[in-house]
Amino acid sequence: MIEIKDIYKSFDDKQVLKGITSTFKEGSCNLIIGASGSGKTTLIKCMVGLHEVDSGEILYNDRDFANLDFHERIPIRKEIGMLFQGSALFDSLTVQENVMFSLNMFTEMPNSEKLDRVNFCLSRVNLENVNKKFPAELSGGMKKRVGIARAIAMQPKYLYCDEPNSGLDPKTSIVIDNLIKEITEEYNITTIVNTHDMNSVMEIGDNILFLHKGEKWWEGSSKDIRHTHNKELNDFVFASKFFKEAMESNNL
Ligand SMILES: Nc1ncnc2c1ncn2[C@@H]1O[C@H](COP(=O)(O)OP(=O)(O)OP(=O)(O)O)[C@@H](O)[C@H]1O
Repeated sequence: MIEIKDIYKSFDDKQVLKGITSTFKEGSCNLIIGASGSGKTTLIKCMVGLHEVDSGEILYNDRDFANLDFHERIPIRKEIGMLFQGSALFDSLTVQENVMFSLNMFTEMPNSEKLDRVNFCLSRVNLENVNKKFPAELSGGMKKRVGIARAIAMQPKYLYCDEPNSGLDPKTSIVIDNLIKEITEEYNITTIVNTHDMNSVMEIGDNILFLHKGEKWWEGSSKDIRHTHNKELNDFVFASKFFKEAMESNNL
């Protein structure tokens, strides 16, 4: 479980996060949504230690990450998996080397065990016979799946996904969403997804945090979001007339 309490963050004199509090449970997909500039990326960067908060607490199973120093944070960092926007694979490494990267960096596992783990993770994301390929030889959807395999290689307790659907066609987006949801539930991971994708919001959002101008404006499930009267949230979710009509005509 991750709890964030009263998070404030400013850049120079501009306040970007204004007292964000929430709880993200194990085995659940937590989505952070909001307009461009609302503070989503800043919040996630604070949570993984790429930015320091001005004040507030970030509790990973009761360990306050925000108030630990670099060395004290290392054990928590090892429990975090990240799926980056654009997959961020190393172009000069094969798929196998990419997935093995953190195992090489952070474990003393023998090679055969690392290879078993890599093969397990690749088959979990339904990729086979791609070990020796380079990222340039893969489609966007395959790269995302390699990114997921790499993110779960260390058996993370916490998984961050930054815009996992960016650049993917709608069908492939659904495959990736479903994979994230399945893995979250299967391994009881606390997953946090930063997304603009309304289909993801409706399909995999166990808990949705809507940020508006740096504040937590609304929080609820994908069921709640369909019936909310929050104006800013409605304007954001139903910005597309077609999406709104499709939801209404299907009685969703
Ligand atoms: N390193 C930084 N230095 C100064 N200002 C920053 C920095 N990072 C973010 N900001 C500012 O913080 C605000 C929130 O940015 P952030 O990237 O968190 O928004 P976002 O909701 O993730 O947007 P998007 O959906 O476009 O990625 C913006 O006004 C941005 O200019």
